[in-house]
Amino acid sequence: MTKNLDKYKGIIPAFYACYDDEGNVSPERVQKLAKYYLGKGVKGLYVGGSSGECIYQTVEERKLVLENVMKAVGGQMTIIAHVAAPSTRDSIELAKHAEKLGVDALAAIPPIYFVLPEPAIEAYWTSIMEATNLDFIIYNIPQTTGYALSENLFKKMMTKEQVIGVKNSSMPVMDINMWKLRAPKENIIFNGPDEQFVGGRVMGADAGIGGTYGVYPELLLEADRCVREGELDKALEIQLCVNDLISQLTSFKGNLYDVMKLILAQRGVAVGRARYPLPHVEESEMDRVTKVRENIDKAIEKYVG
Ligand SMILES: CC(=O)N[C@@H]([C@@H](O)[C@H](O)[C@H](O)CO)[C@@H](O)CC(=O)C(=O)O
Repeated sequence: MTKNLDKYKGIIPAFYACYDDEGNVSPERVQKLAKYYLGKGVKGLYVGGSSGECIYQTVEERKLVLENVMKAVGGQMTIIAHVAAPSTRDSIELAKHAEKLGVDALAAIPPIYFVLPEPAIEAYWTSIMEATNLDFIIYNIPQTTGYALSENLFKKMMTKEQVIGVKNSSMPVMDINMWKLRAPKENIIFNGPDEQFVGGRVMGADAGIGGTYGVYPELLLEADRCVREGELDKALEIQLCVNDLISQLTSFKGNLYDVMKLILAQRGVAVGRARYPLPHVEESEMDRVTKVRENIDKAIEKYVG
């Protein structure tokens, strides 16, 4: 059966965890943020990943988030649910729940905490995949999981009908090129590191899923358009600007996600703060958050208008 992979091609922000002022998952805020991105014209949302603070949430909280994303924008944009959890059992429960809600695809990092041997990783991904009929995306992020996807496991996984490709967050752009060239069938490769979105796209990525897209989707949408239409000078200019903004976003004592949530709040989309142990931005840094937000606004004005 031919799959519709076009629905994944484009800019897909990694959805942030939305909490109320007490730090509980807020269904209203989840819906508001999802609609905010729908209004920005992005292709889809990647829900429950690192940016969604998945490892700090219970299975029930993760279900609540996805339910409310689907309530707000389901059927109107592509939804990829990241379902990896410490146990295979919980991952399967999340996968089945996501399928019932009607998401487009599942994604999963390798097993969390212990760096297990490759056959265990294969068994983990396969168990999640076989629990549903959904498209499945392998998530390669060696810097946080300790496991770098091998060509051998990639090829084995790609023989399975449901496996459509890789969200590649390893730093070498060449990895993207390798998945693209060595895939035994039509596939979709997502660029992971926002710092190399343009590089990843030029080297074969069909799309991007990113943690910082959420505070400037306009810039990524424009960079993506430039790549598609061969305006590579402008694409590179936007990439350098994004990289400068990422340096600013990561220059706080508070965690990147906390910084980005404060920026969204300044835009009228309050989503709470990052969940501890992720460190919060300090009071003394708040003025600088505003400065970074202004710099983002200026960049959007400059490159998108
Ligand atoms: C390690 C990490 O979180 N990487 C991010 C990047 O988008 C990252 O936030 C960005 O490149 C800034 O460093 C994504 O690849 C992953 C991601 O956003 C997610 O799983 O939610």
